[in-house]
Amino acid sequence: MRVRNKPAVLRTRYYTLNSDKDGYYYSLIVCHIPFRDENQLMLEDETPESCFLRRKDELRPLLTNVSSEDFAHAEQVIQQALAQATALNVARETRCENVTRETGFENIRDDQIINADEHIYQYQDDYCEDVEERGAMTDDIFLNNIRGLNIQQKNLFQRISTAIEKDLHGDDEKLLLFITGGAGSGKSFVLKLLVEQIKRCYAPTVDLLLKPKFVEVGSLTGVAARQVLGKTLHSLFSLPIEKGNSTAYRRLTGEKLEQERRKWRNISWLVIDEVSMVSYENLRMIHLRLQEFKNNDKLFGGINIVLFGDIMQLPPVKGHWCFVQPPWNAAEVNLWHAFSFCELTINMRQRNDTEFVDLLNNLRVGELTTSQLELLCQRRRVALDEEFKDGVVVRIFPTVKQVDEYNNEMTAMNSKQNRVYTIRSIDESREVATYGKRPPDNVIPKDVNNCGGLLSEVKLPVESRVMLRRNISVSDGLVNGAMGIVKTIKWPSLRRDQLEEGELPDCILVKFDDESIGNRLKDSDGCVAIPPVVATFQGTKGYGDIERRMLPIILCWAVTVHKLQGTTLDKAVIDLGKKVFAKGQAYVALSRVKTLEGIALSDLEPNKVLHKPHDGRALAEMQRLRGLHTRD
Ligand SMILES: Nc1ncnc2c1ncn2[C@@H]1O[C@H](COP(=O)(O)OP(=O)(O)OP(=O)(O)O)[C@@H](O)[C@H]1O
Repeated sequence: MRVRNKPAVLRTRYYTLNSDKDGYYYSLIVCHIPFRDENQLMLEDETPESCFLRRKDELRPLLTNVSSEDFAHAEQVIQQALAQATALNVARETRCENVTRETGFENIRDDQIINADEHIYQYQDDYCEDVEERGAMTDDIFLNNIRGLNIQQKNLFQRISTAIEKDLHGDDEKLLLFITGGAGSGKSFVLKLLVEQIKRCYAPTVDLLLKPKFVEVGSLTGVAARQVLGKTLHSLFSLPIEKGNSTAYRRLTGEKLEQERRKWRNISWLVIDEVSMVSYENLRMIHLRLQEFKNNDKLFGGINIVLFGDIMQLPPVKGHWCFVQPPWNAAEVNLWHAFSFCELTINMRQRNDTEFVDLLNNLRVGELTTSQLELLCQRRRVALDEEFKDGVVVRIFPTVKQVDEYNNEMTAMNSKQNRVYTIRSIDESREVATYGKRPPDNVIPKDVNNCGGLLSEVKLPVESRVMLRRNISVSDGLVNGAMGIVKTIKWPSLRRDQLEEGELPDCILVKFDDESIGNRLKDSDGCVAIPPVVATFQGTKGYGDIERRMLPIILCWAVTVHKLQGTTLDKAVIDLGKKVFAKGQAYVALSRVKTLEGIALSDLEPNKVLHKPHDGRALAEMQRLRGLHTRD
């Protein structure tokens, strides 16, 4: 073998995917796969794109005498091009599939389904921090999830992928799409895959050294935002806290505006989850903010908007439904009417319990039958012991007051046997001038969701029921939302007790409800050690960054229905008594649980499920949208 000693320059033109797709992939192959004979790089009947994917394991930076940063950069360019090619390819694959199957998921075994959450949760779940920084899904998980989509989800995935491709090719037409479906139809599941698809497809279009962002994900409440690793809409768009019917809109100015414009420069997609809770007023403010960020007067600043949600679920707490334009805005363009519509109708959460699916579908539209009411009454008669005993399973209440009362009651009951420890977070300034100091109380945000999801104080006896607020180990099931019981509190220096009130323990040992959780980290008693974690968040009044160290838990003997919108549970004791106050609340509460057997009702007021449990305007709007859709 002759080794070439003289360096040679490999010449290839600069192509982009849009300018010349074949040239683009061919130049990547030539630059990153060693060859003796260029004619043998590709097989006779293959395209440069399929050759690029076929030989993906051979691709590497063919650079010598370069810095390690340049080498790493070249490696990343290859990985991004590969991720993009895989994404575009899988979208084409779903397009070509036989779409005549009825439901589309009957051939898939449960053990073949890899939950989209699983991968995403591998990354430290620093709420409101930069999700883009957390890397991408592995190809295996991404492809398996897409292949596991049911037929409706696949069609939707394909529809958006087509819009992505068009957008990449500079098409002016933007996608404004409202995706709906009953609780458990897999909206959030698809959302995560779409976000991944967007990131993959756009990543090679801008130099990665600029750390560009292409998509933002938002939701109204912190918990819903957490479910999809997004941010709250209030933080994303600096929305004012709604008071009364005020629609006053304050434009951003100066450095803040410049900062936002830089942030949004490459963003061409906004995805909003649980849109039923977003008011029309908020939607309008988002539209105006985006015009400011993008510095134009196009609808939503001329970017693609995908809304996910079910208007038969919970309405906005303040303001009008997202589909009701307030009279004082009537002269403006109706933003809601600009959206096209897509509906998912296959229930993926309760798919193994058809009787329950029917009950939920009827409850959703206020058509519960007598036999379905009888099924609920049976769940009311279930004894609240054993698997449904106090403390063993989470209680769901309609109001915050009921939740607080129940949590306090349980802590008080628990305190008869176990000492109640007050545990406080350690907060330190991360600003240069005050570094390491404890920030004044009045600059610490009141809402825990603006503090990285970490509480400032918790009263914790052992045997408390808690919920994890961070992902510790995804593959082991230790994810945000996992619930269990605190069995031991471990204090620093192997001390048996807390040294002074407020002291933060080394860790707590938690026994999780789901026995499969924490298998790899469990001790001999089946408990998993949960140590304090760190979150950095912004102080109020312009204080700057604050770092908080705290146990990543909240007490969760009970939670409100509103907190749970968007989540999935195995078991729950639900209160559907007189305090049910919102339309859709009974439906949202019941639909969190996978099976009817997993539900016990601590109270049931038949009127709340029989007499208009849904909002008539929401139903009328669904019918209008379906009508438009069939006419399309
Ligand atoms: N194609 C799929 N394959 C496997 N599991 C799926 C699929 N689609 C959805 N799921 C699972 O079904 C459950 C419900 O899905 P998801 O939470 O996305 O529904 P949703 O429509 O967002 O519900 P909600 O309106 O209540 O928020 C989740 O556990 C999710 O992981």
